[in-house]
This record gives sequence, structure tokens and C-alpha cells, in this order.
Amino acid sequence: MESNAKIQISNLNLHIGKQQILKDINIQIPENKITVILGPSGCGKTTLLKTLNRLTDMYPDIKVTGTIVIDDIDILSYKGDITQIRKRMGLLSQRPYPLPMSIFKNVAYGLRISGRKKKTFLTKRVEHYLRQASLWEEVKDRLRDPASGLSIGQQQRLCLARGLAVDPEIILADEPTSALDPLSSQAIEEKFLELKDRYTIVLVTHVLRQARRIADHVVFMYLGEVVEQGPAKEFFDNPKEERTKAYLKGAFN
Ligand SMILES: Nc1ncnc2c1ncn2[C@@H]1O[C@H](COP(=O)(O)OP(=O)(O)OP(=O)(O)O)[C@@H](O)[C@H]1O
Repeated sequence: MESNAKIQISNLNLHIGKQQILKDINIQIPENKITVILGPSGCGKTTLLKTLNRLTDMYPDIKVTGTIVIDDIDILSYKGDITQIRKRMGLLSQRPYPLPMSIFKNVAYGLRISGRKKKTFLTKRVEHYLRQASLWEEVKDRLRDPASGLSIGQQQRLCLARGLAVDPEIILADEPTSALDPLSSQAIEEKFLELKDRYTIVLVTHVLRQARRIADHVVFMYLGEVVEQGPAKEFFDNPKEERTKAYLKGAFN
């Protein structure tokens, strides 16, 4: 394994019923970098992301083989409490899903379930994570209002704050800007660039321009396979595979 690989995926295969969705995937995801998983619709990006925190456990007809090693633990064969694994990863989905409660409680939720209930502690930490997600200034005077009253872009930043509050090491983001306006998208991208010093970020997107703006490392998938992967500069400036070259030219977006 590369010395700085945070996540090592080896020989990963995933079937849903008889259909093979992921085919012999081998990926090294470097620590404290933004790894972008790129590829056309239906190539398996979201499914791959779901295997990383074992969300695939929820589907009885999914069969997964191979290994996903995170800091020396193969999370696929891990028999302990899966929430311990999931707690190490914050998840951002395409559309924000704030909990049906106040802005404050949304962020405090993760802290509360891990047993931190003291009011003064919660107040400080909620401010801290809202600042980290660049939302504090916009919401500090209405922390008790329902989160559903925020704009979609604000809700996504709230979900980021909620995710950060459980103190993860990894952020998994599935097209987190696809429902956002350009300014809100930019805010999320800038946040990721800032956060990568402290977190390993895995971002699924099919927006090439976004990948060019923020990726350190790129994994290009097509029809359930990894076609090519490597440092972003090399990937964009000097792609090796014909399918990558075609994709970068916009042949099958
Ligand atoms: N629960 C499921 N049951 C059956 N097939 C599924 C299921 N989930 C995903 N698939 C299939 O697996 C393939 C990969 O889907 P996935 O959502 O991972 O692709 P994607 O690259 O994320 O696509 P997009 O960019 O459109 O979100 C698709 O052919 C999809 O139809």
C-alpha cells in the first residue's frame, strides 16, 4: 500500500441479483486529499461510495466481495458494531436532508448521540461546526428556527456541519452540489479545499469542470470498472486510456 493511502480497495466486486455493478475495483485513496470519482451516469460511482460505509448492508440482494481496508481494518469483513465504522465518515448526499428540527439541534444531534449533552459544550461546538461549514454568520440569530426554512445551499452547508460534528476522518460526498446554485456550489467546493488538510475527501461527480477545479486524485469509472486513476494533473494533462481521452473530450457525458 502507498504509505499515504487512507483507504485501500482491493478486488472489489458487487452484484445486485445477477447483475454485476462493480467489477474488480482496485483503488488507493490518499489521505488528506480530495479524490474525485468521475464517470458517466450509471457507471457505479454512487454504489462504490455506498460500499465505503457499508450502506450496501441495507440491501439484501447485494453481494459484495473483496476488501476495503481503512487504517488496517477491512471494513467489509468487520464483524463489530458497524456504526463505529460509519462514525468515521461524514456523508453528504445529492440533496440535503436536514432533520426535522431546529438549526441548532441538527448540528447538536451527532454530539448528543455520542453522549455529549451539556448545554454549554453543545453551544460552543454548534458554533464551531457552523463556522467550519461557513454558515454561522447567516444563521447565528435564528438557531432555534426550523432547518427546513433555510435555502437549499444553506441546508447543504448545515448537513456538512452536522456531518463534521461527529468528528469523522473521511468525508464521502455524492454529487453534493448537483442541487445547488453556482454560488452555493462554489461555497461547498471552497470548503472542501479548506477541509482536506484535516479530512480525506471522496467526492463523486460527473461534472468535469468541478473535478478539474478541486481534485488531487482522480478515479475514472466506466460501466462498473475503473478505467484509469492517478494524480489529477497527470490524469487531465496526459490521460493514458482511450476511454479516458474520449470522456475528457465529452464523448459520453
Ligand atoms: N438497488 C439497485 N437495484 C438494481 N440496480 C441498481 C440498484 N442501485 C444501482 N443499480 C444499478 O447499478 C448501476 C450503477 O448505479 P450507480 O447509481 O452506482 O451509478 P452512478 O455512476 O452513481 O450514476 P449517476 O451518476 O447517474 O448517479 C446502474 O446501472 C443502476 O441502475
